[in-house]
Amino acid sequence: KNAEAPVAATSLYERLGGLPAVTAVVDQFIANVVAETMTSNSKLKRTFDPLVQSGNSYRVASLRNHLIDQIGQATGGPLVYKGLSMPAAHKGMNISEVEFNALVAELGKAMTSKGVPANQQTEVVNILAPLKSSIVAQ
Ligand code: HEM
Repeated sequence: KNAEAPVAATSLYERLGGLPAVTAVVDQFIANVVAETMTSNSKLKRTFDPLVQSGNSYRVASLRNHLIDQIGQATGGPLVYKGLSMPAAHKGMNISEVEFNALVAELGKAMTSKGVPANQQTEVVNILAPLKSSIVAQ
């Protein structure tokens, strides 16, 4: 191998562990969100109960698959997000900053429980944080 050849930077997607890791995190995240809606003083019940209680498992599966694609794409993987824009996906929900932060906290817990190192968690959150203004108060 040519010592002068530039080494391609390893994407966050690859460092996370690729599709198996992203899938494991998203599945844990969905489970965490559903569990959070069942706690007292839940911050996510208002927005997620309609989805969870609809009995429409297709909607939950669809959200899961969209999230895998979105995170997979945003972290530099080959996945392509084909869902709604963030304003369209959250239109009419009037999501608050408190609710946004509660959801990101559940993602953090999911990443911790799936063994994602803190520095990579920060990278993921830094990618998602700029979406806040297109999700909150839509
Ligand atoms: C960075 C933060 C977020 C990301 C990346 C995200 C991503 C998504 C995606 C990809 C969808 C599916 C879009 C589609 O069906 O085409 C969605 C839908 C949804 N999101 Fe978010 N979201 C975020 C924040 C939030 C927050 C803070 C809440 C509520 C507290 C929320 C609640 C929902 C709900 C209830 C749905 C609708 C599911 C349905 O009815 O089918 N999201 N989101």
